[in-house]
Formats: sequence, C-alpha cells, structure tokens
Amino acid sequence: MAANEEEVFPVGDGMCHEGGVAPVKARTIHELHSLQKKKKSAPTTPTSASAGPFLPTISEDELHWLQLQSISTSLASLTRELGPKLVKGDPARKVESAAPQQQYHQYMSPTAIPTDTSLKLTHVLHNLSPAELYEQAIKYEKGSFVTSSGALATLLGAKTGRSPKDKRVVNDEATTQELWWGKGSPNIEMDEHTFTLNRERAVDYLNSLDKVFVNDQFLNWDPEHRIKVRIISARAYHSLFMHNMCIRPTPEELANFGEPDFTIYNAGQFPCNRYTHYMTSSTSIDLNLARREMVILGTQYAGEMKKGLFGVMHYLMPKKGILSLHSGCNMGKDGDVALFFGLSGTGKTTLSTDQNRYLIGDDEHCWSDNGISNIEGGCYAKCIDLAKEKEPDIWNAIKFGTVLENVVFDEHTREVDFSDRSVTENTRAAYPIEYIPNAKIPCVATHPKNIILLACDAFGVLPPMSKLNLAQTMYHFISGYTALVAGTEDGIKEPQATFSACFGAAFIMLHPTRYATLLAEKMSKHGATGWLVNTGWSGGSYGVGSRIKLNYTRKIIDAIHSGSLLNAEYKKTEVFGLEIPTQVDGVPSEILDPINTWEDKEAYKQTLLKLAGLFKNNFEVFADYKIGEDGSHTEQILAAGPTF
Ligand SMILES: Nc1ncnc2c1ncn2[C@@H]1O[C@H](COP(=O)(O)OP(=O)(O)OP(=O)(O)O)[C@@H](O)[C@H]1O
Ligand SMILES: O=C([O-])CC(=O)C(=O)O
Ligand SMILES: [Ca+2]
Ligand SMILES: [Mn+2]
Repeated sequence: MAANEEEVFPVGDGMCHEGGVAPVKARTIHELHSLQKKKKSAPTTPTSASAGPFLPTISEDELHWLQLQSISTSLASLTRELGPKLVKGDPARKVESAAPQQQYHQYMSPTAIPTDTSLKLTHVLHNLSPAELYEQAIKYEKGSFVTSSGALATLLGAKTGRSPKDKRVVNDEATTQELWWGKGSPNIEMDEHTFTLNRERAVDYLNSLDKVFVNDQFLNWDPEHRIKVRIISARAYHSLFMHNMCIRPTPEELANFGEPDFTIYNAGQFPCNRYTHYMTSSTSIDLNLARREMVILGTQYAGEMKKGLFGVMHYLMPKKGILSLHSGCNMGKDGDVALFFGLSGTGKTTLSTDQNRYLIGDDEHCWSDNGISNIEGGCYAKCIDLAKEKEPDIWNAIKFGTVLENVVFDEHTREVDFSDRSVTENTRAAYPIEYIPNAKIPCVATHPKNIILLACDAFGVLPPMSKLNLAQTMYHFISGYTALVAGTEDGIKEPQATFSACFGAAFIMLHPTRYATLLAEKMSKHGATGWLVNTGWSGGSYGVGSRIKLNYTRKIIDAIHSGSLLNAEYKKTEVFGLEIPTQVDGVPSEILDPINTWEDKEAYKQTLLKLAGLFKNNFEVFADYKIGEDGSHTEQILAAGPTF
C-alpha cells in the first residue's frame, strides 16, 4: 500500500510497467486531472488577442478585473459605497481564486468603511458554458438530473408558472405619464422607495452567497436596436435558462460588452418581506424603468426573467416606432414571412416550428422598418404530451444543453414521460434556437405577408380558420381572445375563456391602442393579410368536443402560406361575420364550419351568442379610445366585431 494514496501513477521509477503502457506524466490524481483541462477553451471566455481592432490591448487579467469591477458595481448596495468583493471562479476550486483576490485590494478605496459583507468574498461564475452549468446544477441543486437524451431536468420549486399579480412597476414622474395604468393594465404600481427596499433585500441575499451566476447577453437580433442585458442569479438553472433564451455573445462581443443596458437581480429563492408596502404575497417581481433594473424575490420560475425582459422591450421599442410582438415567426423557401400571434398555449411555438420553413423565432419579435427580428436566442416549448411523430423538431431539440422544467422521468433509464402531470401541466423545454435544424441565423426576416392570429377556443364555436380584413384583424388583435390553457399562469387548472389585449396584456407597458396603431400602420404599408385560426375545440365545447387535430391545423397553415386561399371561395359566418373557406387541402370540409361538427345545433347557437357577448363586453372599454392616426381606424374597428 502506497503511503500517499494519490500517487496512483508512479513515474520514472525504472520499473517495468504493467502491460507495457507508457508512463503517465503525473504524480497525483490532481496533477492527472490538471492535464484534462485545456485553458481558455471555454466558448465565452474572451481573449485579448481576438478582442477586435478597437479594443485597447489589455491583458486577460485586466479584462477579467474590469468585468469583475463592473459586476461588483451592479451588485452594490444603494446605501454603501462599494460593491461586494468578487472573485472569479467556482469556490470549490480554491487555487484559482488567489490572484484576483489580491488584485481587488489594489482597487479598493482606502477610505471605504468596511462592513461584514465587505469582509467576505463572493465568487462569480460569469457566462459559464452549458457543460459547466450542468455540473453546478447537478452538484448543488436538488432535482437536477441528466435525462436519457442529454437534457438537464430541473425542478423549479413552488412556482411552476408566472405570477402576474405579484408584478410591480415603479410609478415615477416619467412612467406615470408614459405607461398604461389602471383597470385592465398589467402594471401594478409601487414607489421608488419600496423598489429600493426590495432591491436591497435581493442584493444582500445575493452578496451573502458564496457564489452567484452572471450572464452578460443580448436581446434583439437587429443590431441597430440590440439591448445588452445582465442577469445575476443564484442558480445554475437560471443561468442555463437565460444562456439558452437570450442571444449568446461571441468571445469578442463579451470582451467588448462594457456596461449592461438592463440588469436583473434574481433572488428567487428568497421571499420578499410581506410587511413591505405594496406586497401582497411572498413573491415580488419589480421593474424600475428609470434604473433599468428588475428584482425577483420569492419565485424561481425562470419565465419571469424571460417575460420581464419582454416587458422592457414593450416599453423601449414603441418609443422608436418599433412594434414589439408576442408572436412566433417563420419564413418560406421563397422568403414569404408569417407571424403567429396568440396567448400562451395557442400554438406559437408548435406552428412556427415547421419542417418546411425557416424558423425566425417562437415567441417574441420586433417589427421595425428593417423588417422582423427575433428578440431572443432560444425557444421555450410546452412539452406536455409531446410526441416525436407530431413535433419532431421540438422532440429532437431536447438534447444536451436543453433545460427541461418539471418533467417526470424513469428513475433508472432517465427516459422522460411527457404525459406525466405529477409536478405540473406546464412542463417546458428551453433550448437555443440553433437546436432547430432549419432555424435562420441571424434571426431576422423581411416584412410579413401573413398575420395569423391564433385562438384556442374552448367554446368550440370559432371556425378552424377564417380570413380577416384589416379592421377585423385589428378587432381580434385588440381583443386577444383565447381559452387559457392550464398551468402557464399560476392557479389556472382548467381552460378558461380570457381576453388579453394585443395577445399579451400581461407584458405590454403602454396602452393597447399604441401597439394596435403601429400594427395597423405596418400592415397597411406592407400589405399583409390577417387570418384567424382556432387551434382549440371542435364538435362542442371543452368537455364535449375535442381539440382540433394538430395535423389539420398544420394543413390550414400550409394553405395560408401557399397563398392558395387568397382567391378561394368563402362564405360569411353569422354573428362574427368571419369569411370561411369552403375547402382546404387535407382538411375535411365539414369541419370548416363549426356548426356541422356540433350534434346539438341549438347549443351551438347559444354558445356562439354567449361568446359574442363576452367579446362585446370586453371591447366596451376600447370604444372610447382613438386608434390610428387621428383615430381614423376607430369606427371601422368597432364595426368589425360581432353583430347580434
Ligand atoms: N391543433 C393544434 N394546434 C396547435 N397546437 C396544438 C394543437 N393541438 C394540440 N396542440 C398543443 O398545444 C400546445 C401549444 O403550445 P405552444 O408551446 O405552441 O404554445 P405557445 O403559443 O408557444 O405558448 P407560450 O407563449 O406559452 O410559449 C402544444 O403542446 C401542442 O402540442
Ligand atoms: O411566459 C411564460 O411563462 C410562458 C410564455 O411564453 C407565455 O406565457 O406566454
Ligand atoms: Ca412558446
Ligand atoms: Mn409566450
């Protein structure tokens, strides 16, 4: 028995080695492991050599130092002068932390009053690679496992969906004028002081940890309107989710990153203080547009970050005349572009991911004078009942690097059971967009030809597809009807009729008419055609009928893309006045008019009137608003609703 157990590969001992194998160049297991890792190969680690012609030539150590200093400033308390003492790297790897630690002291102001927090080091894991994040998650986060296809299964915690009632926006001199407040608005106010309290709570929590994850990334593929975001979080899950969902910088871009335009402090494991003014639960998601910051307390659902940033884009972009859209987007081989609007679960991701078309993005886009650009760098697909035959591209994207939220799997084989709802109905996969083979990189496209409004109609009375004129498109865009499918928003267990302005009232910041006006202008300017597609029920309401087969919906969408329906034969429906085609290739003609699929015709008529009534009630608030330049569209849009 060797005295030192680690001397497993004695070298240079002059003895004959077993099996004649060449001696290994290491004395200890540590030395051996150190041979495994080649330095500087991490995809997001910048090197000054590749930093581009305009960056002053600084050493790699200096570059790391600048990054750490910037992160330390981000994490600074608002009441103390200095940010926390940061070092780079995993605290478990003690060796690497020594040098930067000394460096820090050189930069520390000698007049700073030390506090206990400033005596302690916080390790920063800056833009780690997916492999490194896998290791962090598996080592330190309960419920993290590698599934049989290589994806990382994660458990989020108590919240498995967004918490819209816990969102707060700072109401200050500017936002009180600019934002949409009051009934129907998603913006629930808080004051600057309360924001500061919650920010301090989040920052103190993050600083108290041994390590934090920092992601420096981009939003918006249009370089002219790109936003730099920094996400500070405590979980590898959060870092990998955002790595996948935001645009990933190249090493050069990371070296040139500088200061972020917007920062998220995700202290989701830690609750907010319920005695704090404006708080109504232990969860709080707080947006401060003036400070360009967002604070998350009391929820680990990563979608809050994704959709929180979407809200920021809904504020920033319209100021530049750019329309931000809760929509998917794809492009045909001939360059024809389609947008897919719809609320959660209506099919944006499923239908924009189409094997015959290029994927631009599945959820968040901008429409500017340059055309369409994806805001994100990844997709976030629902995966309840996911089947390989029905959605092959999404199925195949669930591989190494993909985050799988709240799924259930076989303990031994680690094969996922996508039909299992034990944790939640809202199981999700987050993957980089290039995991879809026909994604178009960069994710930009020309002006759209077709605007497809998706509604998952739980009443089963809207036709599977109809053609809309501009006024009708605007009417349905402003109405934003669907039946919310279980799970994505907390507390919803069954499909439920809902109206959400601009197909995303939870995310818009300005009054809906602002977005509607932009849409009307852009549609008329670029000659786009609107369509309404019901991806919901047929043959009766929820409980009696069944959901329209995905295969039929795909055929309908194919027909829209092909242009063959532009000059097809149509008939007008009663009440909603929708133009429905009499025939669509690959779809049984009888289902095109929903009345045919209902056994009880009287029940159909009652249900149709009921839904029309709901539309009418919902639209009442918009009757007083002006839409379009000089309100010119208002009358037509009001007339485009149901008449009965
Ligand atoms: N006829 C249909 N058309 C579209 N999707 C259908 C249809 N029938 C069933 N589905 C299922 O509905 C779900 C649609 O979810 P999808 O992820 O596309 O929603 P989404 O609009 O992208 O929502 P979110 O904004 O929350 O991401 C998928 O699980 C899909 O398999
Ligand atoms: O935001 C989420 O959690 C999922 C999503 O895309 C939506 O609800 O539109
Ligand atoms: Ca989606
Ligand atoms: Mn969405």
